[in-house]
Amino acid sequence: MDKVFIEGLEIEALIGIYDWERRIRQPLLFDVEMAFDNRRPAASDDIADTLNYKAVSKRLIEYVSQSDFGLVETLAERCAEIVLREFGVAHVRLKLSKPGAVRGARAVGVIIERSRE
Ligand SMILES: Nc1nc2c(c(=O)[nH]1)N=C([C@H](O)[C@@H](O)CO)CN2
Repeated sequence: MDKVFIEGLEIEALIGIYDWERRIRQPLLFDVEMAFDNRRPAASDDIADTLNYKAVSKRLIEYVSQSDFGLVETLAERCAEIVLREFGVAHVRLKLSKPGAVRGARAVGVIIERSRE
């Protein structure tokens, strides 16, 4: 299956389980791979036939910016649900990275894969 992807989408959010994390905003990085048959937009050359990565990015920015979860697992799950439900995607792989959260690691986080039921 073809894919449409978003790589390195940086969004600041209130996220974390510690008291000091509840008082600041931290940068998060999103890598999103979405299953989509790209043959139709390739044939029509029409943006209306695409899975529009700009529209998905804007929606994730809107949602993540106002979120305030403790765990990255929770936020990743909600974001995957948005992609599946609101954009009609059948399968999504989402990597949520929290850069600098652990000293010595470039980033930590989760990778999830979800399919529409
Ligand atoms: N699996 C997880 N482990 C940890 C998380 C998390 O969201 N999922 N969060 C933290 C803290 O908030 C951490 O990011 C602060 O440095 C620790 N472990």
